[in-house]
Order: sequence, then C-alpha cells, then structure tokens
Amino acid sequence: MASPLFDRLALIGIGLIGSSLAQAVRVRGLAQEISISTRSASTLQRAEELRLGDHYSLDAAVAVEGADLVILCVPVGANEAVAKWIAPALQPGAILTDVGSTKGSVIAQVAPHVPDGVHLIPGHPIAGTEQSGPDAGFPTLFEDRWCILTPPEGADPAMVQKLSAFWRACGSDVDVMEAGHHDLVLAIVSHLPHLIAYNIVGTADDLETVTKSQVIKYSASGFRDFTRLAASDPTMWRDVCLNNKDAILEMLARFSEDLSALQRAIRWGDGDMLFDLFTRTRSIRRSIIEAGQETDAPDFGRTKPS
Ligand SMILES: NC(=O)c1ccc[n+]([C@@H]2O[C@H](COP(=O)([O-])OP(=O)(O)OC[C@H]3O[C@@H](n4cnc5c(N)ncnc54)[C@H](O)[C@@H]3O)[C@@H](O)[C@H]2O)c1
Ligand SMILES: O=C(O)C(=O)C[C@]1(C(=O)O)C=C[C@@H](O)C=C1
Repeated sequence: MASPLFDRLALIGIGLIGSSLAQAVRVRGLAQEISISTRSASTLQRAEELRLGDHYSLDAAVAVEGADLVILCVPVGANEAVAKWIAPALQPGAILTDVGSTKGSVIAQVAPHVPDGVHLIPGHPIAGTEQSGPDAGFPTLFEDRWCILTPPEGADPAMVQKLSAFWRACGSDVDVMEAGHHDLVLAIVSHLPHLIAYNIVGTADDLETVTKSQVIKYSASGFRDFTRLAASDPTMWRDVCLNNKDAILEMLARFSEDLSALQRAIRWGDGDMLFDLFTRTRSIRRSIIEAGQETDAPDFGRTKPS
C-alpha cells in the first residue's frame, strides 16, 4: 500500500465517480481520512452503509474543513454553486480539483470563488460507465485510463505534480493540457458519440413502423452498443451539453457535413467513396487495439466487476 499523499480528502458528490475514487483511495491508502458530502440525505446514508468514508455531512462546507485535497464529483452544472458554498471553509494550501467532463466551464465558474492560497487544478478522468450513484462505483475504474489535468495559467507546478501523483497512484496515466483544447478533443471523442447514441435510440423509439418489441428483439447488434451509451445519466449529459456548447456545436456541424456527404454518396451510388471511408475507419479501430488502449470487446465501456 502506498503512503498517504494527503491527510484529508473531501469528496463533494458521491455518485459513480466519487464512490470509485473513495474506494480507489481506500484500497491504495492515498489519504489518511475521507470526508464525504452530497446533496441528498438518502445518497449520503447509502455512502455510509457502503463505508465509503470516515466523515459524512450534508453541509459541503463542513466536509471540506481541514481537507488538503477537495474533489468536486458533482454534475458540471452544480460546480459553481458548490464552489461558492465551500469557498470560505477551504484550507489555505489545499488543492481544489474536480472530475467534470467539461473543463473551460470549471475555470470560468469555479475560479472566481477560489480564495487566495488555494490551488485550483481542474481534472477529468476519462473513465466511466453508463451507471450512476454510489452503488455503481468500483475501485479499479481508473486503472489504465487517462486522466487529463487542465491547470489555469499561473498554477503552481508543484501542486500539479502532486495531483498527477495522486491520479497515477489511482492507476491512471496523466496528461496536462489547456482547458479549451480538452473541450474540443472531448467534444469529438466523448460528447458527440453520446449525442449520436441519444439521437439514434430516440429516433428508433419514435418510429411508428418499428414496434418497441422489435427494437428489443433485434438489438443484439450495433444498436445495442448505442443503447448502452444512451442509458447514461440525463443530468450529467444535459450539463455537459450546456457547458461545452461551442465545441459541441462545432463538432456537430462538421459531423452533419460529413453525414451529408455520405448521404450523397449513397444516393448517387458512389461505392468508391463508401468503400474508402469504411476502409479508413476500420484501420483506426485496428490501430486503437494495436496500441493496447482497448481489447476487441463489443463496447468501449468498463463494467463494474460482479
Ligand atoms: N459517469 C461517467 O462516465 C463520468 C466519467 C468521467 C467524469 N464524469 C463527471 O463526473 C461528475 C460526476 O458524475 P457521476 O457519473 O459520478 O454522477 P452521479 O450522478 O453518479 O453522481 C453525482 C453526485 O453528485 C451529487 N450532486 C448533484 N448535484 C449536487 C449538488 N448541487 N450539490 C452536491 N451534490 C450534488 C449527487 O447526489 C451524486 O452524489 C460529472 O461532472 C461528470 O461529468 C462522469
Ligand atoms: O464508457 C462510458 O460509458 C463513458 O461514457 C465514459 C466517458 C467516455 O465518453 O469515454 C463518458 C464521459 C466522461 O467524461 C468520460 C468517460
């Protein structure tokens, strides 16, 4: 077991990501104590039943008292309100970070409330599932996954190193990049795929000629992979769309143009165009597998071990 990197970790929000972090930190001994706060009493009680922490409070300001690492694990739309709430109770010298799927929004909404002497270093583990809530968490979620840190200009490099060491100790590889760049990259590799999944499953559901029973019956195909993503948490994804609006709209525009080109190729019987595209995309999947980033499994998700 590693020696504790932090004395007291405060987790605000204890769903899939907060719960997985609590368990990873516990298993690996990365903090002396864990303090947990979340919005609803029933979720907090469940966290206590699962023994995810040492201290529990419905008051986020109480939970962050004395913490040298504070991690916001709430939907990105809740970050600003939480930051305002905890700001007066943050300990000087503490690292304040988050796990949100959008990063420019965190700097815009959280940074103005962070007191002098507290180090804001936003983060994003590229690891998750379509499940939510404390029961969905598991300690190996972050292993062999990337975690991206987006320190604002002027961030203390020693604190960035310390947070990187924390994520590495959780089993992740760490990359540091500018928040705007993160948001563009994630818009295409994560946000757009989720929107496509929500859209295709919604369209299938709307089709009057295809009954729901047929959708279920024949979904042991590519459609099933879309249904997994489309089962992801509605609050989380609403907030992602609203907080990465520009990058998502940019990627949707590019996507729609390329889809129109595909539509045109089908209409005009341009088999060469279709074949060339499908060949190019097949090689991308193969290079991801060769790089060891994915097994040849039917979906890209990581499931909680049973
Ligand atoms: N689910 C994923 O695959 C995934 C992966 C990486 C990052 N993320 C990011 O992690 C964050 C948490 O996602 P999750 O999947 O753990 O969600 P979740 O729904 O499982 O958990 C969210 C938690 O936040 C709490 N919460 C909500 N609003 C709150 C508020 N105003 N104050 C205090 N607590 C509040 C909820 O009670 C719950 O405990 C999000 O920002 C999301 O973008 C999610
Ligand atoms: O595998 C999944 O279920 C996920 O959606 C995880 C996923 C992703 O798109 O890769 C989703 C959102 C996060 O911000 C990070 C990871």
